[in-house]
Parts: sequence; structure tokens; C-alpha cells
Amino acid sequence: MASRAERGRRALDAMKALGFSKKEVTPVLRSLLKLFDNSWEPIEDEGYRALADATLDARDRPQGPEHGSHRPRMVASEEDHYQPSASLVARGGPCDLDNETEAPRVKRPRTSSNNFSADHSIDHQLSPLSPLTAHEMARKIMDEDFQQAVFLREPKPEPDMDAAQSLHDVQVGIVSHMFNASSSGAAGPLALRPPNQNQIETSGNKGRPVQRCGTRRPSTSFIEPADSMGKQAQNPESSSDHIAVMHNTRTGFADECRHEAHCLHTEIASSTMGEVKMSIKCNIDPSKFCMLSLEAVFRMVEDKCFRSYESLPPNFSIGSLINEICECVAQLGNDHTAEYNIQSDSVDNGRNLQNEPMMNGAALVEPIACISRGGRKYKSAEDSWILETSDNSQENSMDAQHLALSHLRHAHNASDISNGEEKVRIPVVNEFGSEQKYPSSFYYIQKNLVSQKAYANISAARIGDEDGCADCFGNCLSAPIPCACARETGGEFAYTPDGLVRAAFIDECFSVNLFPERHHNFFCKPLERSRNEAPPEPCKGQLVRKVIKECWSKCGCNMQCGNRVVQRGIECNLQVFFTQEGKGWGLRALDELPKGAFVCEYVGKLLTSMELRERTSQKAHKAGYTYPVDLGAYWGSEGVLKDEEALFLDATIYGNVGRFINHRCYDANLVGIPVVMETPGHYHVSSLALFTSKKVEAFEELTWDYGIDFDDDKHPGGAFQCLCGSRYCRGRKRHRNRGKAAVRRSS
Ligand SMILES: C[S@@+](CC[C@H](N)C(=O)[O-])C[C@H]1O[C@@H](n2cnc3c(N)ncnc32)[C@H](O)[C@@H]1O
Repeated sequence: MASRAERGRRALDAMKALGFSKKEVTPVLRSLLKLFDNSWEPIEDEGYRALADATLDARDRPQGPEHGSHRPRMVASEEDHYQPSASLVARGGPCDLDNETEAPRVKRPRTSSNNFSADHSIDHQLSPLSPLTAHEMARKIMDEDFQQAVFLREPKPEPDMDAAQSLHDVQVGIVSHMFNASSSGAAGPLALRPPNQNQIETSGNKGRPVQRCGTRRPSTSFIEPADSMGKQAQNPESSSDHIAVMHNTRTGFADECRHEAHCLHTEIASSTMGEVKMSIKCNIDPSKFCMLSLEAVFRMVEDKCFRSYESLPPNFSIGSLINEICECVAQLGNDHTAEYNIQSDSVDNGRNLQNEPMMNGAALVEPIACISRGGRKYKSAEDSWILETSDNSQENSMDAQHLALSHLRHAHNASDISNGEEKVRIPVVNEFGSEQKYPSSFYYIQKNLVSQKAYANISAARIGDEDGCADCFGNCLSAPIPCACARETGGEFAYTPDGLVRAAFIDECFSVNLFPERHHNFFCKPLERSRNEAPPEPCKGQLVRKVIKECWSKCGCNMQCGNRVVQRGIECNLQVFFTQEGKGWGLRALDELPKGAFVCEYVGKLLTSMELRERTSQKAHKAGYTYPVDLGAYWGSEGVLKDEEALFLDATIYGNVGRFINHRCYDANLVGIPVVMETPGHYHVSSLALFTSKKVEAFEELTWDYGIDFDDDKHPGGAFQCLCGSRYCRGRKRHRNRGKAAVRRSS
């Protein structure tokens, strides 16, 4: 075990590599150690992420005179306009810096055909998101062999800049090679000034400041006509670069605000060589600016997003956002779907999307969900009403906004309710031709969304390095001695080599869920009492649940490892169907399933109990359902959660196919088991996975015991009227008991 001094030195070294000085890190490190009870792990986790974040936060805070002078500064000179990021230099990143002191040179885009091999296919370059953290993603972007991908352009004052002349433009660019050279050869060689002149030119702006004054403008989407590109082609300076400016958006403010770092200029350009370049330009005051690594910037933006937005998917990262942008560029560019641009604008302008044609080329059934951005009801072109939202709920209107915006991608598709989100198609059928043709609208998500408050609670619950198996290789299940990932399940993996949960494990989980009183409870730590508070209630105990821990990215094994079942997603053939018994829609498997087979996760939006209460009370007088699942204490941070912080999964608006599983008392054929696994974002949460508790016949309805309290008359939807049909139905028993009591009273 390294000494405290040694760990401190390592932390300072790591921060130094990110451009933080010892002076600014030391007090932050001390505070963190105090905060974490002198525990180093949370500080060292994820390459000292907490420390870097906290140091950045400390920088952001207003500083007293004694601190102000410590801010890292960069002295601007003619030759040395900014300080290169040490981490980029060290990694030999795409800045391609010759050495640390020399101003970075912009790497020239590859333009000669021998630099551009045919195997730079679109699949290779725009591969679907793999489960990487933002940092890994950033590194991946940098490391891809085909790119001068992320580069920092040396700024130069532009000729007619006046007062703003001393400000620096920092340009962060992304270059993707998107097409084979042959695919776009017709467009002609065009546009930007050769990069070795270290100056950016946008279409029609040669030699002029790229930053325009004026009011903020929403981005517009257009592709410049070929002749405007053609004119640039005649520019002798640009003829060798083969870059054509296609799209130039400005979201800048007036000159007076040029010193605001958020003055933006974004542009997109493509070359005949199949390279698309997007760049963001912001103006900064060089006297206060110190260049950080792009990774640090990504991290900060992600943290800001998590703090600012009401909810974000757990796998949200700037890296994945950039990848999404690349995918959209490729898709739009290849499909020539100009009408999409019109549609995008219609979203921007707040117009109702209902009459717009659908875009993605999939076989779509009529849209049944169209909601205005304000969350009000609209009728679709097909005259079907949509999802119920609460007008006065900010959260719901945000959900509704998402739903409206997601309409382009997520209109109901009867041949696949997941709209391609899952690996398998999940069709919808109604064999009874009854009132409902399709389930009511919701937003299909494959992984849980996390509300801001819930995020705060789960962010403390991370998988630690010690919970992985870095030395494993291939398939952990075939290792002679089970690795650390089996610790959670008593040293034996929960899964069999056939990918099923062991029968004994299933039986125990089933029993814990149904007969909690027969199983162990753990007791909370005594709560600290603040001066004016009433004494805390003694803990009544939390149920000790069985949990499966799957392997994760820090494990040496591969994705085919037998201890990665849930994270591979749905693999069995499922169907959403309309039930006969009046339960609405249900879920069934089209093939026979053995005991212990993974069916799906129950996916929804992760809320605290307080948030759920608010949501439920707003919905109480409306028809909307809520489908909350109590996740209990095992999901939360390692400490004890207060009641209002307990976590629930709500699949009312966001959900996956799990939201169609109906309840059955006692003899349900599914059991819910918490599975701890990594999510590609910054934190790790459990998921609630549903496995078969017995053999299930093809076309048999899949059911799950919700553990409903049938006597809860206070539930906003009223007491649950169970139609499960089980001979052990708790609802029927309750009716019988009530009936007997009534007879006794009357006699
Ligand atoms: C998770 S959803 C299941 C899907 C739902 N049937 C649908 O059409 O969307 C839960 C809701 O389904 C209905 N439901 C589920 N199981 C039921 C049962 N055993 N008896 C009656 N209604 C049931 C209730 O309305 C409940 O609020």
C-alpha cells in the first residue's frame, strides 16, 4: 500500500499532466481527503477525475486576492499564441506538436489519394457507439488512424479585427473521413485556405473576421449551391485542399461581447476526398487563458450538462454526442434528405411536427404520438390523440418536448416497437381488433434515464477497480478459479455457460421477492442528528437482496464473456400483444424459454421517491399511468438513503419493452434481479433485469409479481384490481376476506 505522501505525489503528478499547478491542487486535495474521510480511492478513481473536477470548480469560484494570482496564465507573444496542453503533447495526440514549447502546428488534412485507402469505409469511421467513457471516447477519436481528428488551430488576428484584435480565436475541429474518395469525386476540389497557413476561412468570408456581430440566431441548415463552391475552387490558394464549405452556422453575439467565451462560430466543410470537418470557434481573452486538454473540456461540459439538464441518459458523453453528429452527417449527406433540413427547422421554429413526413426510411405506421414542444395535446394527421401530459409540470413538459423531438426517430412502428433500438425486432399485434390499435405513446429507450436528483444519489455508487478482473482473458466462466466479479454471488458466477441464471440462484431470488419476511435484513447506520432535528426513527431494516455483478470495461475478458448477459441486450424473440383479460397490452415470447433466461431489463426514468410523489400527484386526476418500480436501498449510494432519496424506476414516458409486462400474483414466470454493470457514461448503476423463473412456453404471456400492496387504497389510481387469473391471486383473496367480513358484520 503506497504511503499517504506517495499517493499525494502521484495525484499532483497526474494533475500536473492536465495543466494544474501544485499550488492550486494541494488545497483542493486536502479538502477532498477531508470530505472522503481520508480515503484515497474516490480521489484516484477514473484517473483522478474527482480531483480534476474539484480543481476546475475551485477555479470557477470567485477568488480572493490571495488566490487570484495563482491562476495559470499564458503570456501571448507573436510566436507563441497559446500554451499547448501538456496531456495532448504527452500522448502524441493529433495536435502533432513537435515539442511542448513550440506553438502547435495544424496537421494538414490528408489530401493525396495514397494517404486515403479504400478501406476507410464509412462503417469503420462511423462505427456505432461502443461503451466508452467520454475520456476513452475522446482518446479514441484522437487515436483513430485515419484522422487528424481533433486539432487545435493556431489562432491569428484577422485583418479587420479592431478592438477584439488581441483576443484569440480557439478553434476546435473534428475531421471525419466519411466516404471513399470515389464516392464524392464529382463535387470538385474546393475551398478552405490551406491549413498550413493556420487560418480558417469560411465560405464567402475570405480574409474577414469569421465572427459576425448581431443577435443570436438559431442555426440554419443549408448546403451551399455548387457554384458558390465552384468559385472558391478557382482560388489558387485553396485548390490543393479539396475542402468545400457546405454549411456555416453562426450563433455569435455582438462585438461588444467578443470577450465572452461562448461567442460561437460553427462550420462544417467537406472535401472531395470524403473528409468532413466540423469546427467550433470561440473567442477568448488570451491574458486569462491557459489551454487545457480537450478531455478536461469534455468532462467539464458533461458535468455541466448533468447539473443543468433535468435528465440525461446514463451513457451521455460529449464523445458520444460527437459520434452522433458524425453519424447524422453521414446519414444526411448520403441520403440527400434535404427535406430533413426543413423538418429540423420546423422543430426549431416550434412548429408541430405531425404533418411532416417521416424520415428514417423505416416502415412506419401512422404516427400516434405528436406533442407540441409546450407539452400540449395535438391531434395527429390520423386523428389519434396522444399521450397525456401535465401542463403545469416542468418535468413532464420537458419529457413531452423530448417526445416531440424524438418523434422523428421514434414514431410507433408496429413491426418493431423499439424502432431499431434493440438487436431484435419486437412487433406489436392486436388479435382482437379492439379499441386500441397500438399502445399509448411513450419514448422507447434502451437504457435508464436518470433524473438530476437521482443522479446525485447514484453517482456515489460506483464500481471500483477492485470489483473487476483486469487479469482475466476471454471468458471468465471458463477460468479455473472464479474471478473477483463472482464475489458478489458468493464466489460462484450466477450464470451457467449456456447464458442462463443458475436454477438455485433464480429460486432464491424468487423467494426473496415473494417472501421477504423469511429473509435477512440489514440495518442502517445510526443517522447523525443535527441540533434542531427530531431524533431519527430507528431503521426497520432493509432486505438483503441477491445481486448479479457482471464484468465491466476494466475486466480483461471480452464482450462474449459468459458473465456479460444483460449488457448484451435482448436476444429472445418477443411480441407486444393485446391481452384478452382486460389488462391492456402484455408481452410474450415467440419461442420456448428455459428457466433462468434473460428476457429484458425494466427500463425507465430513475427518480427519487420525492420526484415520483410529485409526478404521481400531478397525474392523479389524469388518465396517465405510472409504472414505478421500487428499487430499494441496494441501488443507492453506499451510505444510507433518506426516504425521499430512495430510487424508483418510472416507465410512463420513457421505457423499454419491460413496461408491457403485466402483474401475476405469486406464480409469475419472471423474476426481477438487480444486475450491477457499467454504463458507458461516468457512473455505474444497477439495472433491474427480468429472467424466467421457470420454463416458459412459446406465446405464453410473460408476467412478473409487482409485489403490489393490494390494500393500498391511497394509491392515486385506487386499489389495484387484479385480473392476473392466478389461483393464488392476492386480489381475489382480499375480495373474499372483505366479503366474509361484510357478512359477519351484517349477521
Ligand atoms: C407495467 S403496465 C403493463 C402494461 C399494460 N397492460 C399496458 O397496457 O400498457 C402495468 C399496468 O397494466 C395493468 N395490469 C398489469 N397487470 C395487471 C393485472 N394482473 N390485472 C389488471 N391489470 C393489470 C394495470 O393497469 C397496470 O397499471
